[in-house]
Amino acid sequence: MYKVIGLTGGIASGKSTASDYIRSLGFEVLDADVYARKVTEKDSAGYHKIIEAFGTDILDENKEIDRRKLGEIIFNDPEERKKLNGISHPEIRRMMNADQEAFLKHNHVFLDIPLLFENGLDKNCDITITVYVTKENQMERLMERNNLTEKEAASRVNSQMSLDEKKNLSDYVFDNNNDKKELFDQIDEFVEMLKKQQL
Ligand SMILES: CC(C)(COP(=O)(O)OP(=O)(O)OC[C@H]1O[C@@H](n2cnc3c(N)ncnc32)[C@H](O)[C@@H]1O)[C@@H](O)C(=O)NCCC(=O)NCCS
Ligand SMILES: Nc1ncnc2c1ncn2[C@@H]1O[C@H](COP(=O)(O)OP(=O)(O)OP(=O)(O)O)[C@@H](O)[C@H]1O
Repeated sequence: MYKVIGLTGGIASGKSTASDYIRSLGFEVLDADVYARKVTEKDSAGYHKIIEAFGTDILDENKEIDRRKLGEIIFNDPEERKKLNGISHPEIRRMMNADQEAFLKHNHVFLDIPLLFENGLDKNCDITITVYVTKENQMERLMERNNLTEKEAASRVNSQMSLDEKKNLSDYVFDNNNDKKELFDQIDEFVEMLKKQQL
């Protein structure tokens, strides 16, 4: 039987790095952030609902949703975050489920979902994996990748369940504190077990 494998972690912990490698091995990986971006696309149903809830101040000069502005709001206020989640999460789940069903007919499917445990989506997975880094490494990589101040990075990190907690909740852990090669070796090992149906 084909398996649904939930891949999670924290912001900038290395999920995309892991996912890209898993894809290069020939597996299907569905990325929740990609679906989330569709919800904010100009003139989609989600776009109109978001403007209704947050006002036109979050738009840029081209009437696109300014992701940095919306991020500033939702990563600094749990109530505002809840409001956005209420709009986007049902849409993300609906689109992702439809694709998952299609792919599962002929292969395993990996789901790259940052908020897997926060939203109880681990219940829909046969196996869960956390891509784990220490908070220090996470902050450092996030500040560098997104060009954020320490305060901005901390508000994003603190808007999610801690990686230590996720590590405890998941079936497997990919430790991404060292170089990428070490991460890829752990993935190779996991995939070997998956292929031999030892999981
Ligand atoms: C607020 C938005 C516009 C900021 O966009 P931005 O381009 O800066 O970030 P991006 O979408 O690439 O997300 C980066 C990371 O932030 C984290 N994150 C995003 N949204 C949330 C949230 N609501 N709660 C906690 N963490 C979040 C995730 O780890 C994600 O991987 C965007 O993240 C969004 O629309 N969020 C709501 C949808 C959502 O919950 N997505 C996360 C996974 S489904
Ligand atoms: N082992 C590593 N060593 C050094 N840098 C790394 C390592 N793994 C990932 N990175 C870098 O850290 C940053 C975050 O990685 P990545 O984008 O894969 O994380 P993510 O979990 O997908 O993040 P997000 O949830 O925000 O999309 C990237 O700039 C990436 O190149």
